[in-house]
Amino acid sequence: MGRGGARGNRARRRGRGLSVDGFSGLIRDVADFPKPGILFKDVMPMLADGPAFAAAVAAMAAPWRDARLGAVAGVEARGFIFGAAMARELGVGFVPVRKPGKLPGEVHEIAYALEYGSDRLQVQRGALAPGDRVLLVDDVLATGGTLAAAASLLAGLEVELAGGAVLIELAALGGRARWTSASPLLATLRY
Ligand SMILES: O=P(O)(O)OC[C@H]1O[C@H](OP(=O)(O)OP(=O)(O)O)[C@H](O)[C@@H]1O
Ligand SMILES: Nc1ncnc2[nH]cnc12
Repeated sequence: MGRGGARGNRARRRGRGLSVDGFSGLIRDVADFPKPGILFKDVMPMLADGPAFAAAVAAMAAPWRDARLGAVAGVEARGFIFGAAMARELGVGFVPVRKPGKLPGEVHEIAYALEYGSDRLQVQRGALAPGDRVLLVDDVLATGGTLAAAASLLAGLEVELAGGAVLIELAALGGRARWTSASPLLATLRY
C-alpha cells in the first residue's frame, strides 16, 4: 500500500487530503443566473465530488469544533446541504430554517430581501430551546440579507448565536456589514 496506506486512502475519500484549492476549483461561475447581472457561484459540481464535498465541510466545520454547539441551523435550500453535513461533522442536531409553508405546526417567521428578490423564513416553534448555542450555516453570503434575517429570527427565540458559517462570501457585495451579532461570522472562501 503506497503513500499513507489504507488510512491515507480513507482520509482522502473523506476529503481530509484535499486543500482549499482542491474543492474551490469545482465551484463554477455562471454569468447572468438567475437574472441578468448576477454572477452565480454554482456549488453543484463540488457537491457531486465526494472528496471535494467532504473537504469543504471539514474546512467549514474546523473552527467550530470546540465551540460547545447545541445545534446547527441551516437556511433553505443550499444551507441545508452544508448545515446538515456540518451538524454530522460536529456531532450535534440540525434545525432547518425554511421558506414559508413547508414546516408543520406553529412557526416563528421573518421577512427579508435577497440579492434577487424577497422571501420569508420560518423555524418551528420548540425546535431550539432557549439558551441553546446555535451555529447558523448557509452556502453563500451575498448581500447578507438572508443570514441577517435568519440571525434575527434566532434572536427572537432567545437562543445563543454561537456564530455564522458560510462556504462563500461575495465580499464586494458587503453582506458582512449586515451581520450585527457580536458572534463571529466565518467564511471559508472569499471572492
Ligand atoms: O446574502 P443574500 O443576498 O441574502 O444571498 C444569499 C442567499 O441566496 C441564496 O439562496 P436562494 O434564496 O437563492 O436559494 P436556494 O438556497 O434555495 O438556492 C443562498 O443560498 C443564500 O441563502
Ligand atoms: N451570486 C450568487 N451566487 C450563488 N448564490 C447566491 N445567492 C445570492 N447570490 C448568489
